[in-house]
Amino acid sequence: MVKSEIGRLKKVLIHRPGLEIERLTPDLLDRLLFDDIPYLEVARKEHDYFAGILKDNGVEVEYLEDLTAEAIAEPGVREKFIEQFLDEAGLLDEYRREAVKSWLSKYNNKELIVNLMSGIKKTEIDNLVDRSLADRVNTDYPFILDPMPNLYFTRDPFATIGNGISLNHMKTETRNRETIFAEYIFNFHPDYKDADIPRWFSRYDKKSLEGGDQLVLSSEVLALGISQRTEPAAIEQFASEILRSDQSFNRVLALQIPPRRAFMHLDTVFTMVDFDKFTIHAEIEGPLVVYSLTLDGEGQLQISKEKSTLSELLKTYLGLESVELIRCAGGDLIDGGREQWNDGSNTLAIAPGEVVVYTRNYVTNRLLEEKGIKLHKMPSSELSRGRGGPRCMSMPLVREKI
Ligand SMILES: NC(=[NH2+])NCCC[C@H](N)C(=O)O
Repeated sequence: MVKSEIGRLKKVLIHRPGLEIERLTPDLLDRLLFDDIPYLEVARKEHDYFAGILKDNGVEVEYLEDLTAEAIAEPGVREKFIEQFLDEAGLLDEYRREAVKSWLSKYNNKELIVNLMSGIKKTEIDNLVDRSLADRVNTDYPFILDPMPNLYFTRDPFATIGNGISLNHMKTETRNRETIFAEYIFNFHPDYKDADIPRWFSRYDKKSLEGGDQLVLSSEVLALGISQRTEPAAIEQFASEILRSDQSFNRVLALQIPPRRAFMHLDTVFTMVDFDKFTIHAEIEGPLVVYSLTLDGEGQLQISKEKSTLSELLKTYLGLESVELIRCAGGDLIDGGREQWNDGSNTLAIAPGEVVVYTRNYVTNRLLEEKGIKLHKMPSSELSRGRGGPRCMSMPLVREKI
């Protein structure tokens, strides 16, 4: 249950980076959405430090790889998962398919999930024969299944909103493959399969919606980013679903941000750190176009373009007397550009006024502390190469009500 961005975090889903981030090659960086090839050993230490902050502050930490392994333990589910995973990875050649399934058969469920996440190299498959000209021509491509390096950004493939989930359809093929894990967790895991958890969106939809664009500002108001990754039509569909549900949400604010890689999701330029305090990147401030999506008396979706500033909108719809927008590095073009690029605006609140941040964003961090925000700072030299911050690397499963 998640009805805010800042309620005390009680349970969270993360993924410890695996071989998938070290199997990146220079030619794959663009398609697999990374800016460099991380050093896995250090990235893991940084991620373990992140997990340590969460555990030391009373958060129950679940790992994506563990929950998925537990989900496919149900009779018949492992086989179903493998077939679907290979279909969605585009491995349709029967000979290669059988070779991969034979190779996977020796692994237990956890090892199977980790291997599929890591990608499978052709050289790993025993006795794989290049039978055709096509096989031989493709010999320079090293993978039979691509690695999935963005999995540690658990924020995006699905979002816990209210007592349901938005099981998202991702903009890019590489990330859309990731949504299978949440599908199996919520459909088959013993802790979730019978919990009657509503779905606010479907991974089988064709319009893209990503979790970095989904913020739960209060038990009544959601903020969604119209961004490089999330389409207006997907927001409209999501809003229709959740506003018509029995949830307490009565408004979706759709913020139109520049469709740039640096601002790929709303949470790279705007996050909530306290009841009345937000981080923001100065370059999206204005004039910022905001639409309100609500239901009229007959339950029909109403869309209106807001005329006020973001501060005024937040005061009005969140019922606040004042709002503090804390600009990334104080709005400085150079420092702000650098620190936003390294996710200085992408904070994870573990309680009201208490957030996890990257140590490297020291200008923004100082400003947050001056505003009375308690910081848990973590190293990120290797994790940052994937272009995500503490909020990106976490999907809250339970937050206390505020
Ligand atoms: N919620 C976020 N800001 N996620 C960041 C995801 C970064 C990832 N490399 C991508 O391009 O998708």
